[in-house]
This record gives sequence, C-alpha cells and structure tokens, in this order.
Amino acid sequence: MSSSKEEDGAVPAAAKGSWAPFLKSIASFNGDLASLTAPPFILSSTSLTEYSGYWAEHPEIFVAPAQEKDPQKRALLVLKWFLTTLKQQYSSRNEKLGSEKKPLNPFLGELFLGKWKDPTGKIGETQLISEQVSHHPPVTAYAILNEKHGVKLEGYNGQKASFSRGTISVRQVGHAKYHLKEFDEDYLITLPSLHIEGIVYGAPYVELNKSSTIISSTGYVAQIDYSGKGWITGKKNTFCATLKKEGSKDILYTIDGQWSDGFVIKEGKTKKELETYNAKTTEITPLYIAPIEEQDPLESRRAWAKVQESINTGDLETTGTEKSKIENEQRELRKKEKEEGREWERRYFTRVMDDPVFTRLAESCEIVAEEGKTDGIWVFDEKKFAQVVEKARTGGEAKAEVVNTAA
Ligand SMILES: CC(C)CCC[C@@H](C)[C@H]1CC[C@H]2[C@@H]3[C@@H](O)C=C4C[C@@H](O)CC[C@]4(C)[C@H]3CC[C@]12C
Repeated sequence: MSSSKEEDGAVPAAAKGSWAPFLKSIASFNGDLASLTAPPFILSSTSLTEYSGYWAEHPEIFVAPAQEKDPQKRALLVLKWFLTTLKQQYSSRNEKLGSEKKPLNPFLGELFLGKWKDPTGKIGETQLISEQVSHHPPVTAYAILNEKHGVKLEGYNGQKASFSRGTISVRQVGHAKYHLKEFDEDYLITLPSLHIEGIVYGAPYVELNKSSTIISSTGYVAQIDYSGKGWITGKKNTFCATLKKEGSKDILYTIDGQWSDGFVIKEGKTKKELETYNAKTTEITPLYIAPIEEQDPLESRRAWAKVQESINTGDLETTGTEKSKIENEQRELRKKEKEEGREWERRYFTRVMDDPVFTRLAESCEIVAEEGKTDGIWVFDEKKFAQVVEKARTGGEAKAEVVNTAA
C-alpha cells in the first residue's frame, strides 16, 4: 500500500469528526460492502447498476474487433478494448468527484437501461441492459449489444471484501463474455481484484491487484499483471499485458502502461511500437437514457430520484427517510414472495448451473472453482429480451431520450 503526504488533510474539515469512527467501524468489517455505513461526504448518488456502462464508453473501440479479419489481431483488439475500459471502471469517480465514493446498493430487480447513439452510422447503436439479479449477496448482471457489428458483451459481478492493514480488499466474483457473431468467437474475461488506497487520509481511490485473463475460443490468451505505486518505486495504476497463443511461450504482443493514463502496444519479438493509446485525451461517448418520467419504475434513476437529490444537496434526513422507504418496500416484497412460495422474476437474465461457453473457456484457467461458489452463473436471456422488445413495440412505448449528465 502506498502513502504520500499530498493526501494529508483530504477529509473535508466539516467531516473530520465522522471519519475516525468510520475507520474504527471498518476495522471490524464483516465483508459485506453494502452494510458499510460510510460518512455522508463519501456517499455517491450513483447506483452500482450504472457501473455496467463503463464497459462501453468508447463504442468505436468496443466494436473494432468485429471489423478485423485476422484472428490474432482480433484477439489484440479485444485486449486493447478491455484495457481502455479500466480508467472508466476504476478511476472515473475519483477524477470527477475528487475521491472514490460508496455507491448506492441496488435493490433486487433494479434496472439501468440506455444506449450509445451513433450519428455517423459507422458504429451503429450500442445498447446497455443492467439488472440487479441478487440483493443478498449483491450481484449485478449486464448485457451490451451492438447489432450492426454483431458484438455482445454479457457478464455479472459481485464483490467479496475484507479489511486488513488499513485497506479494504475486494475480490470480484463473476466474469464477462465478449462474443463476435460473424466469427462465432467468444472471449472469457476474468475480473481483477482490487483494494482501496488512501482510506486513512479520507481520500480513497482504487488500485488493481495481481492479474486478470482473457481467453479466446480461437486459442489466444492474454494476461494482464497489475501493480501500483509502492513506498519507493512504481507508478500508480501500472499494468503489463502479454498476448500469447495457448500453450506457447512466444509473446505475440505486449502492452505496457498505466490504465488511468495511457499505454503502448508493441510486437512481441521485435518490440516494435505498433500503437499508443492516451486514456486522458480519448473522449467518452455519453450514454443516452430515457427521461425519468418515461422510465420504468424499476429503473435506477427513477427509483432512487429522491435519494439522489437529497445526497446531492447534503440533506441527510431526507436521504435516510427515502432510503428506508425503498428498503421497507423491498422487505415487504420479499415477505410476500416467501408467503406465496415464489421468487422475484428477473427481467433479462437467468441463472444457469452450466454455461457451455464459460465451461469450455474456463477449463484452461483457475476460475472454474471460484465460480462454483457463486451459486450458478447469470446469463443474458435472449428469449426474455425478445419478449420485452415485443411488448414495448406493441405497447407503442416510444421513449424520448436525454443526455446522461450525472457524475
Ligand atoms: C470509498 C470506500 C470507503 C467505500 C467502499 C466503496 C466500494 C463499495 C466501491 C469502491 C470501488 C468500487 C468498485 C469500482 O472501482 C469498480 C467496479 C467495476 C464495475 O464493473 C463493478 C463494480 C466495481 C467492482 C465497484 C464495486 C464497489 C467498489 C468496490
């Protein structure tokens, strides 16, 4: 874990009294991030269901592999896309809001829906479907679809946390699958574990740990090793990735850099520089979502509207009251379901015990055993999706759209 003097005094003066008791409380933390009572200045008004959108904030990079005929170069483009998502996933709150924040804990069935439009017509529309498929333990499932290029990303994500030596360590449970229709090609993406730095200074930020992997059905394996700023050497958010053919020691490509800053792609043998990527200057495409009044009552921004407004204005009393209203409503729903002997029907996802694509690709890495612990695998249910699309079509629910301006 790193430390620096510049982080001293990061806790806002008015909040200083609440940070020490918070530090004490996390020392006896039980691993359930949702149950952490964080001081108000560290609360975000964004629900965790929104985080699924970080996978495709550069739609042109998301669909680029679909336009590449060479399987080796395609595997490289998938790795490149994955690396470009890291800045958004893990440091965007820090940059926008001044520090990492604690997101709103989504309720079961919560939805976050949107699309990235494409006025050029070259990329086509990319659609986001994110749904909270479990509340205890919290699990968010997502699908990101681009019909024009036949690209589909689906996955799910939960977190297991622990506290030791002044930091919160988080292991991500779940995985993502990237599918290219034209080549009938799949990529299994494992999720990096992370820890929160800067907690003692009241300026939390995320650092990624160890390594993660991308395995393709065409036999390419990418390994990404993460490291951070140490006491003496190293830069924050550093990584070093390699792409190899499965079973071979030859490195086809290397990609090195800082995921929050930029990286360089080089050819393995010759070390010839092929491309550089600047994470700071590459603009994101804003997600378009329906205006609140036209959203489904289960959609995140509509359901949490009052809580979000009160967090943003610092009205703690209303935050508490409005949050309790949602929690009580949820408790009532679960009670009723139990009495009636039924389970909440997920709108877009289904839990399966065996996913052939996952099993085939996971065989060559260590994640199979881990997945067993998640009590099944959440998959995007095309049938359910088709039914929702049909219902919207016949019901004539044309939704107007606005730019997503939230932090
Ligand atoms: C700030 C701290 C004191 C409270 C703890 C907040 C904790 C629950 C947050 C902090 C970072 C969050 C990660 C976030 O970095 C990015 C992602 C990637 C996304 O695809 C899935 C969610 C996840 C893992 C967030 C989970 C909630 C975390 C750990």
